[in-house]
Amino acid sequence: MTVFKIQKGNSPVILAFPHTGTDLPAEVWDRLNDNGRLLADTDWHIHDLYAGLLQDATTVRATFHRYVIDANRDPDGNSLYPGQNTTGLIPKTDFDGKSIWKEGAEPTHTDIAARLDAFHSRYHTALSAEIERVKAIHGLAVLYDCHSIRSHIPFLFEGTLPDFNIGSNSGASCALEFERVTAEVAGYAAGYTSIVNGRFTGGWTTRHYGKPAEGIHAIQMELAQSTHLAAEAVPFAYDPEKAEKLRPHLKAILERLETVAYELKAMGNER
Ligand SMILES: N=CN[C@@H](CCC(=O)O)C(=O)O
Repeated sequence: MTVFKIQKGNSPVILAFPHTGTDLPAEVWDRLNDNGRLLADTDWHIHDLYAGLLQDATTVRATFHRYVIDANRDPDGNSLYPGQNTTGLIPKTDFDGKSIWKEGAEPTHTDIAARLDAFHSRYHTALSAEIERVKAIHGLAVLYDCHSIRSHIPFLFEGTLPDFNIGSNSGASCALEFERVTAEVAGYAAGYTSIVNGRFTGGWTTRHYGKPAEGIHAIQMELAQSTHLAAEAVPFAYDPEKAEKLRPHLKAILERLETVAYELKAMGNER
């Protein structure tokens, strides 16, 4: 089974897609219950939504599903939000808190170790290599982690999620200018709502790689799926009309991030 797909580019911006994959080995699929088999927590179609938006950008996309192992969780198993409802390294439940495994077929410690080796670490080895390659070209790299989620999930958050949820680990994962331009474009996008470091401050990818002092700037974009899906329910169909309205704003965000990267590069990466 392929674990990831890479498209190499020379832009300072790298797009990562840890949750768009829908591949599951047969032995994992066999252990999922009917609810798990809906794969409801997929970041549906997100790689299509971003396709071709920034010329010469590198993309790294996990092709395995997050129910195999979650590429946006700490491999040590630490919770993303200790004390709050969230999902883990190999999730036990979906985002609604409902079990996804058949009784007695829940993943074991041995499964976790095997899937860390076969999936999680292979995806991150590839992503790290791309970050280092791009950083070698420009002296810095901007990692933009692409996500989407249903806008109503009472188990995870109250009310309705804004459309653009920008996460910078509360300002720690990138130079402020990257967060600022992202928030500015999202804030001016007519008909859309946005927030910075609201319910989604950035997952393990953003927190782990975002080291602005070392020239690695990470920012996460969590889009409400209502912005580009026909409905936030099975079959989670892509809505081309909604997507075509949204894509210019995403393109503007990526282009502004790239401009800031080139400005920082010209200044010798002084923040
Ligand atoms: N669609 C996915 N969402 C991310 C959010 C990470 C965060 O809490 O910021 C996830 O679960 O990994």
